[in-house]
Amino acid sequence: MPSGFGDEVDAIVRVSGLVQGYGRANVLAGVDLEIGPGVLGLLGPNGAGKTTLLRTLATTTPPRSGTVEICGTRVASERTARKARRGIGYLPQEFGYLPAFTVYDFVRYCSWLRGVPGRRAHEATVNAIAAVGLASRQKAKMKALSGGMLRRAGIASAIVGSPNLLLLDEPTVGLDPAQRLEFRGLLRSLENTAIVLSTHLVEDVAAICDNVIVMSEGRFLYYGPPRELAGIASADAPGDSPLEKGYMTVLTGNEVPA
Ligand SMILES: Nc1ncnc2c1ncn2[C@@H]1O[C@H](COP(=O)(O)OP(=O)(O)OP(=O)(O)O)[C@@H](O)[C@H]1O
Repeated sequence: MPSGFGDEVDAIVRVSGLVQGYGRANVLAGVDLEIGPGVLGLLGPNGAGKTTLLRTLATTTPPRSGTVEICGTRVASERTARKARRGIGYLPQEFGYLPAFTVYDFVRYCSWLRGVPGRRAHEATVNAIAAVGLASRQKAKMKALSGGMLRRAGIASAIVGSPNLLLLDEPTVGLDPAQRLEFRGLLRSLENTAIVLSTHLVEDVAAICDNVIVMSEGRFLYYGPPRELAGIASADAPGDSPLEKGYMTVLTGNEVPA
């Protein structure tokens, strides 16, 4: 079972035999995974199942079979899902908001949804907004934000209240290069948090992920540190960096036998 941390650290997520899908099709066919503190990247082509895995960990979609345990809570019913959600920050690829809400209202509302106690909500909201560099825009209406600012407000809504598990679906889309660097710094500063990050940007994985999973067609083709993925790159694989070459090597099934 993929596990990127020592036995002495409790897993924040434990997934066993997870089957998930839509309609008649299964997307994930028996996934096992343990996730501890640190940043785990999900790489894979369109349709690989990254969002489906994140949605399931976010408890928005119950598993078809198998078990999902978050912070010691086995998610098996709406009641247990609600309990687990208190420890989960989730930024979907496209997130909903009321255009007339200010940034502050939006993040505070998300803190309420996640059950952050009322006495902590104001401070948690202000801290989350400051962490994404939007302090000067907290009174701005959501509808008045640029695409990158909107994404940062979304990140603030996911980190408010310091969740144990942070699920981010392509969080750097729309961020300019300086904002992406700041975002990386923000993730590095979140200690004792399990962060799962879906992305198409191999350089984000190289810069911030402790471990990476390469997914294709709902299966894990690789799990381990990015530097080891770079290390198994075949010389003739396409790509501009060792990690890109390692990714393409795994994806096309051309690993050099150990
Ligand atoms: N709501 C849905 N209803 C039906 N099929 C879906 C739904 N969401 C995803 N799928 C299908 O499930 C499979 C996995 O999709 P998923 O969005 O998890 O992939 P992904 O790796 O996140 O892709 P991308 O990189 O394009 O975001 C795809 O075949 C997709 O068409």
